[in-house]
Amino acid sequence: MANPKSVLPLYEKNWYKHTYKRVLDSIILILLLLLLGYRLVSVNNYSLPWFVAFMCECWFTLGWIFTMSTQWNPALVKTYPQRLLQSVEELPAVDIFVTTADEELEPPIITVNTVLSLLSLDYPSHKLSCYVSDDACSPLIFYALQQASNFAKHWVPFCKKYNVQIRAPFRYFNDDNDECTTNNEEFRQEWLQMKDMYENLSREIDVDPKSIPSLLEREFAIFSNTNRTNHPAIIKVILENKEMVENGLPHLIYISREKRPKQPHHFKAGAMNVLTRVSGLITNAPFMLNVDCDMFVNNPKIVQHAMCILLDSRGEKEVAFVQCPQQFYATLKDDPFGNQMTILYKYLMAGLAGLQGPFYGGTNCFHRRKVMYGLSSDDVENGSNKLSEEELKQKFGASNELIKSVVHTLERRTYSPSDINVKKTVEEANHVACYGYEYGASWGKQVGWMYGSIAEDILTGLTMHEKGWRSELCTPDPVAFTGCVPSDNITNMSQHKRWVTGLLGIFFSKHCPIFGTIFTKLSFREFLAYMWIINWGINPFVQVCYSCLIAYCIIINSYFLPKDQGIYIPITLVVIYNVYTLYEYLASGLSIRAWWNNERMSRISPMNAGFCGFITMLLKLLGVSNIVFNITKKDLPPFSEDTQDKNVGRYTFDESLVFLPGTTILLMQLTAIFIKLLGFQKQGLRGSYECGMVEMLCSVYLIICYWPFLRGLFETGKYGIPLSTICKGGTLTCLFVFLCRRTISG
Ligand SMILES: O=c1ccn([C@@H]2O[C@H](COP(=O)(O)OP(=O)(O)O[C@H]3O[C@H](CO)[C@@H](O)[C@H](O)[C@H]3O)[C@@H](O)[C@H]2O)c(=O)[nH]1
Ligand SMILES: [Mn+2]
Repeated sequence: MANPKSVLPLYEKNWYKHTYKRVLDSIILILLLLLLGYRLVSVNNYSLPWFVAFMCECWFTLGWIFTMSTQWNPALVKTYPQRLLQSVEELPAVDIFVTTADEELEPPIITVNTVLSLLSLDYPSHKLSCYVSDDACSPLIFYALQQASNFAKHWVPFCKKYNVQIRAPFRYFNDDNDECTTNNEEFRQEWLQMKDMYENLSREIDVDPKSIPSLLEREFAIFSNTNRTNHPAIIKVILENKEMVENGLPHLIYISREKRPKQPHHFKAGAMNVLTRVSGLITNAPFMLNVDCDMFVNNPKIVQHAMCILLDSRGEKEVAFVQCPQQFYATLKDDPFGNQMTILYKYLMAGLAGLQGPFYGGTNCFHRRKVMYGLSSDDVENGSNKLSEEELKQKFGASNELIKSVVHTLERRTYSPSDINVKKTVEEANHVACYGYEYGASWGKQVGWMYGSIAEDILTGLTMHEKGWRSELCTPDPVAFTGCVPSDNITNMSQHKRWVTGLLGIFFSKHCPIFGTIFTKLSFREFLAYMWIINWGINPFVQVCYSCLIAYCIIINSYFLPKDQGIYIPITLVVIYNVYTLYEYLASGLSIRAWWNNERMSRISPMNAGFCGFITMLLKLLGVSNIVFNITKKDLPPFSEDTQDKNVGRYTFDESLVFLPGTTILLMQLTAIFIKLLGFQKQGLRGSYECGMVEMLCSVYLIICYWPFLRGLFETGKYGIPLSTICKGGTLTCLFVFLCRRTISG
């Protein structure tokens, strides 16, 4: 592999300074601390609202420290693929994993495009194998992949011949049709032919999943009498590069792991572990790339870039995984749902790159197989990773063949192409894809993708950082992968809620980063970074408290903000914070609208989805409810700008409880303002306790943030908040007002 003689590093990391950012971050921190200090010393103001505000602001300050620390030392990673090609004799093999789990929420055409883009990567084909996990056990997905493999036989050579940049056909043919107007007649002909073939392919696989029984013949017979929760393991080799030729096609293998009713399958983490075992038997590549079904390759050289880091002499010893950022295509203008995370990625990922490394994000990530098998960085350094036969079986399960491949991996030997016999290993692969295989073994606990949280990505990355590994960010130009972002706020909310539940799951588990930094090798700053993301789960509760506090003060005619000169502290804070975030948006070429949409969503998402996720986690801790992984719906984007109707980006609502907290908060603010304006406030306990202008302004600010909800109160259909939600919100509001009044009359 890496040639020790090569002196030039294959990648470099450069730290840089955002001086203005550091200054502003510090000013904000100082103001927050001043506010806390002010609250402590002004003994005259001590009251319940004062205390609640103090507690909430303590948490906001802590949250700010997490953010600040995470972004303080940004770094940029530069990779040198040219040097890589000069210094290694042979590029290593890479097993690619794609997961899909629902043929309706994840239309097969999306998966097919992702797979096509992977098959045509600029990397020796015989070194790549693509494993697709189908948790839906859908003959349609299998059928679509088969059809796609036929198309790939033409598509891959075409892409390589003409060095096509975007190798997911739906994006390639969607781009301006300039390319076919070239003078190159040969290219033009082939281009037209390809486009035609692709259109055929999309037509062929665009069938109603329910009409599939007609497909249930021949090799599809195995799908008869199956459903997604009850079926045996199905493994099918769709493409096999038998001669192992460099410019052939990679292996393409379909896997649907066994599922039985009531048997836990651990969602995506379970699927990833099956992929790891099956690929371990068949090709056992030392590196694994994993992508979600919607994340297609946008930069065909990405594997080479990632290998620069993984094969670099320093990287080999230190880096467990290489994460490429998640970016999205065909995004809505001005980010109406605040989920494109442009700014977040820009500062956060760079910040993480300067610490122990970016989080594992579940997709677009290259893993080292031996690290997945539980090796720590010390093991690698001291070579102290010899396990006995017994221990191996205990950890990895009872398959002798798998154990052999694990030993290969741990001893850093790789399969030579002649060892690989795809067809022969499929039988054994069926065995390791059974749900019972993991009984008593360490999958999900010490090896593989970790179980116990539906944010399996963050958890798995965290356990690697705890073992002393680092991770690196890989940001070649053009960006490596792009995928779908939810195009409506209902999907957005359910995704956000899942993240919150998953993150809190980590916080309340034995993998809590607090223990991590005390007892393991998780660095302190990396711990703060993990706390930053886990705070997505805690912050919603604090935000809801603060919002209630505002309404409470207005209703009982009290105050929680300073009444004297002290008021300038929060005012300065708010002004500086907003000017500063606005500047960040404008400096990144985004619009004021995009800034405002994101500001507004950072009130709406946490208080609705986040708060529901928080409650779900509480119920889970109390043993009342179970947590499931709700799959995010993926849409093909509308193909040209003008087909977008004007309602794109408008808020839609459904009966889901996720909109209840927001509706209630809005009704509470409205009620509070009415009570104030109509003079229904009771007198406070003391005359000086009067609610001031600033409390009113806070309430008005919240109402402006919740404008889409306010509109939703008066709309019907999917743009209106359902009556049942309004009634529930109304009841909660009445209860709240009643309780507020009790606190002063009691
Ligand atoms: O039981 C399941 C559930 C999901 N998936 C797959 O997991 C992937 C991610 O699911 P998706 O609904 O797209 O989640 P996102 O919110 O878009 O995903 C982000 O967040 C997840 C953790 O919450 C990570 O697993 C993902 O990689 C990350 O992209 C998809 O390919 C699914 O097909 C399965 O294979 N089996
Ligand atoms: Mn996704």
